[in-house]
Amino acid sequence: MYHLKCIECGAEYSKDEVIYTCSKCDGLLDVIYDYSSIKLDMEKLKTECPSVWKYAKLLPVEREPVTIKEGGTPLYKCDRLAEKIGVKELYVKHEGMNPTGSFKDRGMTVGVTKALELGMSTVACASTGNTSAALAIYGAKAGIPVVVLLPAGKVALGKIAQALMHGAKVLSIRGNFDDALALVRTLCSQEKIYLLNSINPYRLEGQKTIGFEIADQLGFKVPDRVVLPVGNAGNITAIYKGFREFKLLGITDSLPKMTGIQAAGSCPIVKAIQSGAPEITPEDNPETVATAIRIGNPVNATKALSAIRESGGTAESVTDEEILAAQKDLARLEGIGVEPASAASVAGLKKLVEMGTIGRDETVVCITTGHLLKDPQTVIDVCEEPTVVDADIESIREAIFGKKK
Ligand SMILES: Cc1ncc(COP(=O)(O)O)c(C=O)c1O
Repeated sequence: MYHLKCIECGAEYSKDEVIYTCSKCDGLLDVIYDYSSIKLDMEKLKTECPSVWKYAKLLPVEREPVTIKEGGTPLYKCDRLAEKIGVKELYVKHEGMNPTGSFKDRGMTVGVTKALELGMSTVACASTGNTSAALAIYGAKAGIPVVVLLPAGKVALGKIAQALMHGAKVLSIRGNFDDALALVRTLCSQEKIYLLNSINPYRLEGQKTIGFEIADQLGFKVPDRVVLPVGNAGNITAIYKGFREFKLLGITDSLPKMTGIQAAGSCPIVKAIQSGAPEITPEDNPETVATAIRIGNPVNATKALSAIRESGGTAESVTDEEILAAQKDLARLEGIGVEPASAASVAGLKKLVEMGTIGRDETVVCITTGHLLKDPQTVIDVCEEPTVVDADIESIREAIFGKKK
């Protein structure tokens, strides 16, 4: 059994209500379970392969899920990258290996299933790209219309291609992501359309399975630290909840230090953590090459600040240059292809190790949130163009070895 509860004033709401924030104080909502009634099959937990629906007993859904087999993403042990950065043990949880190429699938398999359970027949979101791609695909699978609002000119090509091909109604807004989110919230409050941004607490329930999977893949051990990119601040909140629930249920015995990384041009959470401010100050003109995290007013900031502070973690910003260098390191040292936002986690880890904030003896998991192919334009901008050669062996030799035989 479960219900919704406001994290600010404690007001409670039934699971059957279509509600996104507290109707009394506008606070964020959390899904609260009666853990004493949850009986996990430990044998199954220890033997079955990870996937979102492996952990169904800890998810707020009663009907058959709308699924295209999300989760179960690889956790790579990255020794070459660890050596370069100077940490003892480094893993990368590559969420780019989900069906649409980002972690958003975990939230959307739960969110779209919930939409059907609540009798909603149209779904919508604002997006920096990946959320729209995931919603388009799960909406298609469920057979319901999808509306997505994107900041015009600031969404990577692969993500738009996915939203379009899977049949979403795609609207490019003359404004940034924060403007698009405000508009879609108004739209959903006025029409019978279900809002599936991460302000919707059910989205985060799907994403908490990243925390479950990391522990599961490490033999039910918890790393010292989890480092990930932060935009709207839903994922860091969700993953922390996953770790907290496993500890509460006695499956694991510790919590990782949650460490959020933002782009220097778009880092309200970092500023709040570093100044000790109780709340963020929204930024009006966020800017970064990592368009997925180009967000100035993260809606889940309150939850994320608690997750970081409570876990003893931290937050740091990285420049676009540092992000692009980390993207290359992941690609060339470990064979892991990620989009720029994802590389922020590795760039942040490198910076925090150099600063001495993260100890060299820590076991660290970096989460790479989206696949390289999401954003081909950035690759073309930063990599050398292919060399064009005549179709003869001498020209090929010359191009490779630099001289004619
Ligand atoms: C690739 C990628 N990384 C990170 C994020 C940030 O996640 P969150 O908004 O949950 O902080 C996003 C969000 O769109 C994303 O697409």
